Amino acid sequence: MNQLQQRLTEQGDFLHLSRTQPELLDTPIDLTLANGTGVRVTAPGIIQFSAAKHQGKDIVLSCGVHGNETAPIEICDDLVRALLTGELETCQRVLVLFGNLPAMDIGERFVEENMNRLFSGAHSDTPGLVNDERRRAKQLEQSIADFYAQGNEQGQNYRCHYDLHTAIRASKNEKFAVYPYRHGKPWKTEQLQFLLACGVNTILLSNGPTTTFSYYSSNEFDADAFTVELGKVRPFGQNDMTRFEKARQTLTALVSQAELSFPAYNPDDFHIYEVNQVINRTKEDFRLNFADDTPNFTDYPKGTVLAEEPGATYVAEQDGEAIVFPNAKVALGQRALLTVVPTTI
Ligand SMILES: O=C(O)CCC(=O)N[C@@H](CCC(=O)O)C(=O)O
Ligand SMILES: [Zn+2]
Repeated sequence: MNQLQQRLTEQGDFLHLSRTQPELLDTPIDLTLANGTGVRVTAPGIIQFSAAKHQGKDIVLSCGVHGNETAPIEICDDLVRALLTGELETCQRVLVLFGNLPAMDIGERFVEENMNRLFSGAHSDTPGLVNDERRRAKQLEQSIADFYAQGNEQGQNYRCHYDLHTAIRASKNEKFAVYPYRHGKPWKTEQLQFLLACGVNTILLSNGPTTTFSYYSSNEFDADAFTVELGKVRPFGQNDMTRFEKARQTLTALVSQAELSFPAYNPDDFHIYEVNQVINRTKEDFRLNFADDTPNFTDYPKGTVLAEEPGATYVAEQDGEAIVFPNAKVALGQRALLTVVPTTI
């Protein structure tokens, strides 16, 4: 083992190294831990673990696709440290992705462009690979494609991808997940049970394809994939990590146990919503018609004006239609607001 490999396995500070000395990780690293786990670093922020005795799951965990969403970054950092130092042993193949390292350094959602609108090839749409976020989105896509392809060589493995985020604003339902559009395939209740074990009891069913990271893995690799929102954006070190203990424990169990078992699905345990409207900002002068501190999942009576821009007024189409992810400052053409309505599956 060289000095760098020794440092990684003794201190486990992969994220710190990725952020402070990324050049050290530009050359791929392959090593085997004392417990037999294979470790492969292919780039800063991209690390893979392969159990000596693999139990058939190819698991992708991503965080920091938005640089200021720190709680999931801290969870993944701790998980990677535990795996590298041998404190925790995986029995699966696990790929951990720390998405936007430069945005973490400036404590912002992104540097030039929202990376979570750049997947499924959108990174290369006009004007092409012109900034770091576009190039990184392409690299992250490729790392998942390679990871799943390598898994395939060892037999058809089960695939999942949990892309961990936090929401910009407070939420009536603190933890929730976006279930990417499945093109008519059934929503999986056993996946909802996994999310419930993570402390996530609110699910948004998407109504169409998107350029998000979770949709990419779901659509291209048939992975069980979700965008998981674990609370609210806060600076590093300012998260109350006790609020994420269930997520931490369940993700740890996912990588370290051959099988997880959960109680049977009970609809009463969940708030399930389907997307009713995707409202894009098309004009500079786009305005939300509610206060900046209105929490996600606040609902309105039919006819309430939710947002306006020259030439368009967006209203609640149904009683009880609720707002999610409102953001009047998104780039033109991007989603400024989702509206959702309760549903069942
Ligand atoms: O709170 C917000 O406004 C944004 C939080 C966030 O980053 N959410 C994801 C959701 C992705 C999805 O719809 O699957 C995003 O906006 O990228
Ligand atoms: Zn996010």
